[in-house]
Amino acid sequence: MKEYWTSLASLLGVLAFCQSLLQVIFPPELRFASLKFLNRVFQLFSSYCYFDITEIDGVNTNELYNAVQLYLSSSVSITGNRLSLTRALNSSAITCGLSNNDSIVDTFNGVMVLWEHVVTQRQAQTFSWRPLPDEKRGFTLRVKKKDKPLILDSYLDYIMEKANEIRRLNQDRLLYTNSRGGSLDSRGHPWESVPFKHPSTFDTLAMDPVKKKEIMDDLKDFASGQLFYQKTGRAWKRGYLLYGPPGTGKSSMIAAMANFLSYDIYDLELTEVHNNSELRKLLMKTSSKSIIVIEDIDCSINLTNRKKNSQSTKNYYDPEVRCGSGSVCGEDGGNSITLSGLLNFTDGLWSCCGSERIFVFTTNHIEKLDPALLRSGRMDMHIYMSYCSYPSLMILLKNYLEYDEAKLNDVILKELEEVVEKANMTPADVSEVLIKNRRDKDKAVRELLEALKIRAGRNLKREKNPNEVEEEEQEKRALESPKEGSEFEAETCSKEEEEEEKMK
Ligand SMILES: Nc1ncnc2c1ncn2[C@@H]1O[C@H](COP(=O)(O)OP(=O)(O)OP(=O)(O)O)[C@@H](O)[C@H]1O
Ligand SMILES: [Mg+2]
Repeated sequence: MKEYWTSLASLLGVLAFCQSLLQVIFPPELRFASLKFLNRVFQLFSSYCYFDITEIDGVNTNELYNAVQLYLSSSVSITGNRLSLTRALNSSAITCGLSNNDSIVDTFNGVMVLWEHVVTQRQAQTFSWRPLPDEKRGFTLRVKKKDKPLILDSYLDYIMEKANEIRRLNQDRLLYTNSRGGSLDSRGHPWESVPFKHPSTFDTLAMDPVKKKEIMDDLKDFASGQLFYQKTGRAWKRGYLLYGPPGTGKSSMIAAMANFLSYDIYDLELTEVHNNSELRKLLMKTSSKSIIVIEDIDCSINLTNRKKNSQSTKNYYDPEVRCGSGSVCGEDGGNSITLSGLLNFTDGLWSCCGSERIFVFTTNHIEKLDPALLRSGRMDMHIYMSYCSYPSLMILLKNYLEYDEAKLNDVILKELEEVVEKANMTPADVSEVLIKNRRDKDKAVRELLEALKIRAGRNLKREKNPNEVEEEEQEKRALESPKEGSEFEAETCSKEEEEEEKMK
């Protein structure tokens, strides 16, 4: 066996020698033909095959070249000694690349391959439709002949997928809005975008840690669930309904979700959409790996339809409920969107025109929403964003004051624990007290405790004598705003109220 390898090596050596000899002896025309012949012989004996991926394919940029460059950037940054660094447009991240004529080994499914970045000087250009760069760049992939099918079947697809992922992660995320009221931009897009820089994360979000973990796991399962969704024949999308009083973190949760998954956000302003087909067009122009948000859904949907629906007993199978009264199912024909339009938007055939999309609706009044909108498949997870609980309070104290349970006095901790559940104070109100006093941390805790006690006392009074408190609050609401009151508004304590309580 050893002899066989020795003779093969010497044969290859001879071939290489002949190759260089030919370059010297033969005239150019003959040299080319003989080189081709020798290469064939060489490749016949070699156990490797080679793939060339050039940067420019004819006159077009080769997508695969860019993908390989990005894909290799992750391994190159770890192993390479000499790296080329680039920063793409719309990106705040720097990408490492393989330097000119450098090579790197990669493994895929246990198969080892070698990548070489080949850069040569381009010969003088005769004529081209577009000016080409002076350098001719490309990657050469060397694989064992026996591994060729694997490489062609899955490795290159894997590279494309990974490269897209890296590109997405490197790029700043975007927040899209349709606030232009249906008009299109110069490229025919109905969405306008700005870089999305909201700092809210699941770490900064104050909520029950068990519930938080459940949501994070659900998001993770969703993002990695392509095969599952394919296997079960479901569209790769998921709906979350966030409900609860104002200031409990619904919008912050959406930002945290987007930051967690690195998804773009499409903030859909329903009042700017004129009809169902416009809604559908907007949906078609959203990209995958995005969160489509409709905030305060109860305030934005066509209330004339909804009010009529709510007069009858709500039943999902009732055609009036499904289509919105006075409209033909699936299309309204008028200039306002109907419930059916919205249902189709989230769950109809069109909702699957992209993939990996999350729908998030928020509301302060879940009871006002139509049952059809709430069913599983549309809104798969209903998340109640609650008033500040003790665990949430601890998160806020840690985030705002860098106080944890160990740093706080036991007596204060006990008082906080007792009073926080009774106070029904929103995380927004708690944050406000902490921000206001953040230079004096002890004062911040004292004031917070005070505020919580006032709220708890008021709530207790309401429990004992609901009518008296209700009347007082109704009077106040009437003075403050002529609008219809809500249970949450009733519970939100105004600054004057607090002052009054303090005076007592
Ligand atoms: N759960 C929370 N965790 C951390 N911060 C919170 C939380 N809830 C509210 N906040 C703070 O309060 C501010 C307002 O919260 P946010 O806008 O998320 O509330 P919301 O529930 O969306 O209110 P609305 O119903 O009025 O839209 C945020 O900027 C954030 O700083
Ligand atoms: Mg909000």
